[in-house]
Amino acid sequence: ADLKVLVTGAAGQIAYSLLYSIANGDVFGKDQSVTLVMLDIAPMAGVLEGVVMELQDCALPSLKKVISTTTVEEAFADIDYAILVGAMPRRQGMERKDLLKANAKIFKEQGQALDKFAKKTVKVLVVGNPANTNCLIALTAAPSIPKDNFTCLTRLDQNRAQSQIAARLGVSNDCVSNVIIWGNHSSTQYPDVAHASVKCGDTESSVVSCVKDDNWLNGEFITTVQKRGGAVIAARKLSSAMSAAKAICDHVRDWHFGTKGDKWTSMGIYSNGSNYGIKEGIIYSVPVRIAPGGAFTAVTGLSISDFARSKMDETAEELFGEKLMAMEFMSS
Ligand SMILES: NC(=O)c1ccc[n+]([C@@H]2O[C@H](COP(=O)([O-])OP(=O)(O)OC[C@H]3O[C@@H](n4cnc5c(N)ncnc54)[C@H](O)[C@@H]3O)[C@@H](O)[C@H]2O)c1
Ligand SMILES: O=C(O)CC[C@H](O)C(=O)O
Repeated sequence: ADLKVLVTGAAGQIAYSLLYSIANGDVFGKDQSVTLVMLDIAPMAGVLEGVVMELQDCALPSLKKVISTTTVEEAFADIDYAILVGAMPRRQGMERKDLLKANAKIFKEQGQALDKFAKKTVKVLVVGNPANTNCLIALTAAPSIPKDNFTCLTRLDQNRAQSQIAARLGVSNDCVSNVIIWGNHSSTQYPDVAHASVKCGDTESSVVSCVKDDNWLNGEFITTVQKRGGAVIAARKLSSAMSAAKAICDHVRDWHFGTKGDKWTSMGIYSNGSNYGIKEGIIYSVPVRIAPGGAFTAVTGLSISDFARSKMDETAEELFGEKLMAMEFMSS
C-alpha cells in the first residue's frame, strides 16, 4: 500500500533537503510509493508552491502524489508518518526558553490534530526544538495514540559523535557503531562511547581501547558534540539543515525497517521509569533496538559508570525543568 508521509515546516530549510530524500526512496525504499503531505503556515503558501513545483520537476518514480496545505485538518488526515519539523529555529543570541515559549503551542495544536485525524498507528518524529519537550507536548495532546509512537530526533547528535570518533581514529564513518546519546537534544546531552565499537577489517574493538585517550573522550569529545548545533548556528548564521535532514532520514529508515543484528541506535522515547533509573514522564534519548515494522525496545543491561550516571541525571533534570516550563506556558 501507499505510505502517506507528512512533513511540517515544508517551506523551511531542513525540509528543502528532506523532501527530496523521502520522495527519492532513500527512506522507505525505491519500491515503496509515497504520498507526500507538506504543511506550512499560510504566509508561506507561495514558497510551498515553489517546492511542490520542484518536487514535480524531479520526476521521481516513487513519488505518487504531493499534497500541500496550510491547514492541520488536511495535513494530518490518515497519515502513516508525521515528521514534525515546522517550528522556529534558534538564532544567535536566542535562549532555549525563548524557543520553548514560541514553539510549545505549535506542538499542542499538532498533537490534537494527530489525535483527531491521523491513523492510530501513525509514527511521529519531532524535530522542531526543543525537540524532546515538544514531543512530550504532542504526546500529551494525543491520548488516543500509543506513547511509543512518539519519538524525537537525537540521531543528528549520534551522527556527530560517530563522525568525531571516526575522524580521530582515521577510519571511515561506517566502521564506528553503538555510540549512545542519552537525554536531551541540547548541550546537556551525554554522548557516550563506553559501549561503542570500531571495526577495522574483520576485527571489532572497543572505541575506548582504540582511542586510548580518556581525557579527550571524557572532555573535548563530549563538549564538541554537545555544542555542535550552536557552532553551526554561529558559523552559518542559520541552524543545521543538511545534516539534520540526513539524520531524520536515518531515524525514520531505522524505525521503518528495524536495526540490524545487535546494533542499536538512539532516539528520544517516552520514559516509563523502567530504564536505567530515568524517571517517568519525559522524552529521553536512549539506545534502542527496533524490529522490522517499528516496535522498539530500549537496550538493557549496559553497565553505567559513576561518571555516566551523573551526566545522565543532569540531562534528565534539565528535561524535567523544561517540562515544568512547558506546563506553565500551556496554562497561561
Ligand atoms: N532535533 C534536531 O536535531 C534538530 C536539528 C536541526 C534543527 N532543528 C529544529 O528544526 C526546526 C526547523 O528548522 P529549519 O532550519 O528548517 O527552520 P526554518 O525556519 O527554515 O523552517 C521552519 C518552517 O516551519 C514553518 N512553520 C512555523 N510554524 C509552523 C506551523 N505551526 N505549522 C507548520 N509549519 C510551521 C515556518 O513557516 C518555516 O517554513 C527548528 O526548530 C530547529 O531548531 C532540530
Ligand atoms: O539550537 C541549537 O542549539 C541547535 C540547533 C539544532 O537542533 C542542531 O542541533 O543543529
